[in-house]
Amino acid sequence: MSSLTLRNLQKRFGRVEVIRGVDLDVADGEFVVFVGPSGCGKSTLLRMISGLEDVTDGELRIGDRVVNEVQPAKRGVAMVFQSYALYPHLNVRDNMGFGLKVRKVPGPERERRVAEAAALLKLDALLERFPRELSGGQRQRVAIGRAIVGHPDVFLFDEPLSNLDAELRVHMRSEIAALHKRLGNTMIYVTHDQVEAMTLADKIVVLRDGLVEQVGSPRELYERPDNIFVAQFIGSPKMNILPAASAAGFGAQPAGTASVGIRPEHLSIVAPDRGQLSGKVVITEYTGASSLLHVALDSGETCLVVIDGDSPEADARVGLVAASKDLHHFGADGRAQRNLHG
Ligand SMILES: Nc1ncnc2c1ncn2[C@@H]1O[C@H](COP(=O)(O)OP(=O)(O)OP(=O)(O)O)[C@@H](O)[C@H]1O
Repeated sequence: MSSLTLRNLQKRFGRVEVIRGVDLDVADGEFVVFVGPSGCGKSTLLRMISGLEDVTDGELRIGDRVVNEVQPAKRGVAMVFQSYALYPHLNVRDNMGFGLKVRKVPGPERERRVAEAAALLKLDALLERFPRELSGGQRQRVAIGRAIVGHPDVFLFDEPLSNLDAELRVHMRSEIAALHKRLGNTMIYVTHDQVEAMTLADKIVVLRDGLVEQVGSPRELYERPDNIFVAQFIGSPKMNILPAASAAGFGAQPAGTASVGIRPEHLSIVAPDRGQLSGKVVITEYTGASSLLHVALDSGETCLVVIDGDSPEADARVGLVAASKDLHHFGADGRAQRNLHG
């Protein structure tokens, strides 16, 4: 098992700077998730850690060893890809054991490790099957098994579940969480999926344009985003951001507040004359467990509101209220103002 340390890590493809100086500490056994908009550099950063991409500048340590120049097979990492990358002509047993064979691990030891991983992943009954005879979830399990047999210090996952249907994703997500609990390895995981990030991570790293915007636990990022970008990136539907003047009805604002953020699930609907703000319902989207209302505020902005119970009709006038603890204040530079509610 291993910690990871990234210091001013940089990657250029030709003249394009893709990773522009990333500092990050990953503790031994931690589950870290990289999120960020498409093209921000999540996969590139993961591939640099794995050794599939070289490091342009900066320092990358795994444990206490600088691995910038160490070849992938000698870094003690194993990567699981979105595409599974199984060998179509090998059965499950041989797919899982292939890397060990290349590394000249003796047959009996190979058999033992494959059997151990197969038992862990409930693949015992499928060892003689070929990839084409497996479901998507089973293929992904084989890909994870192939990583496990190498006994890596660090597992790297690049959107491993994005080819699976919704139900299977949920199932595999809990299997990965259970695997982490069981093995206790350091894991780094790239995903586009908010729920995956929030449920799996000890620590989420929000990336934007090759730089880290914020690192924190899912709760820290949700409750105390450092800036508007993170505030709107974490949480779904995304946080409402209103100009300070339009949000004045919510109460006092720290000096220098330029905008106020409030999550759709933290707004409540009341009678129009009882609201801190008021407006008109434009659209209601019923999603089963809750409804999403689009409310046109009298100040001109549109606000999203999530409500559990019966939703007002479109065109109804409504009042909105929020608890002061749920308000986020941002300065003109988009950074969080911490001096009122911490
Ligand atoms: N081999 C390469 N040569 C040139 N540019 C590259 C190469 N690989 C990636 N890039 C660029 O680097 C940037 C980051 O790509 P990367 O795949 O790391 O982003 P990402 O955050 O994983 O995106 P996504 O969420 O869409 O998978 C993109 O602008 C991409 O076009």
